[in-house]
Amino acid sequence: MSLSITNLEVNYGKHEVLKKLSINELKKGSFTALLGPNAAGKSTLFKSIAGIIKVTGGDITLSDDNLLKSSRKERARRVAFLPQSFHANVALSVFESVLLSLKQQSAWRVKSEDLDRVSNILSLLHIEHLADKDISSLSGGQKQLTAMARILVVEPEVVLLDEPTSALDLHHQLSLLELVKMHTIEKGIITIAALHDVNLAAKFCDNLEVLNKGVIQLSGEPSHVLAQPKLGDTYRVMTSLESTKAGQLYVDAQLYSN
Ligand SMILES: Nc1ncnc2c1ncn2[C@@H]1O[C@H](COP(=O)(O)OP(=O)(O)OP(=O)(O)O)[C@@H](O)[C@H]1O
Repeated sequence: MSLSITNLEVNYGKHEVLKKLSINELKKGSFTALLGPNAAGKSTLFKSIAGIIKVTGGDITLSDDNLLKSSRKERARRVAFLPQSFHANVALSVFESVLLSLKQQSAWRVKSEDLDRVSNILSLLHIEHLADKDISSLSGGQKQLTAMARILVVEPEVVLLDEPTSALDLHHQLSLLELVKMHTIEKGIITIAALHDVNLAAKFCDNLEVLNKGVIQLSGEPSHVLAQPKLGDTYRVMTSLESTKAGQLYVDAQLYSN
């Protein structure tokens, strides 16, 4: 199984946001970070893959199927999307919300395995203690973890996470990305996460795609991408590549001096 994007074009009215954007064969079990400055088009790319917005040209291929030609239901079964903001204005508990997400993809009769699956995913994300809480009463980070549980419980082929750590403290950022990485490998899925922290991306992801001005500017293994001066140009900063005592690469960034 692999996901490829070829010459993807997306416009909002006259504004061309994605301009013949291509991403080569992301393989099952791979965890890709989608990097790029604000307004680069990361959410737009995710929404195009998930089938939420229309594309004007190009192809999105998953295991030889052109996703652009598959039905909305089929697309939703195969591709799960975690949007940037998670609205929780319904009177459901965390457990019910995750169960509802699972049952949207299958027959409505709830079996004991469904309940086990929901319990397991809540435990995996360490939010089992929130199971009976009303989702509207959760903190921002707890809502983000619940949204993640709703995605992972479905076991799709492709998981798209739009800034999944934005509401999380440092501990939860690390534990969530570690969990996503393990889940991606164990379930053999393709995961892409839009992240703003290039060092977190390099720590957990095996592939980085840097999007700017509607196209992928840099692509490849973290050690390759972080070493490119073009990475700094993309963010309008100066970057230098450093290494920790443990051998972990990281980028030090400075604003341009006047
Ligand atoms: N619904 C919309 N209608 C019109 N323009 C839009 C719409 N959504 C996004 N845009 C524009 O498309 C461009 C890309 O936006 P997008 O949200 O994809 O960027 P992003 O890389 O996800 O940004 P950020 O990192 O700030 O979340 C921006 O210029 C934005 O203003």
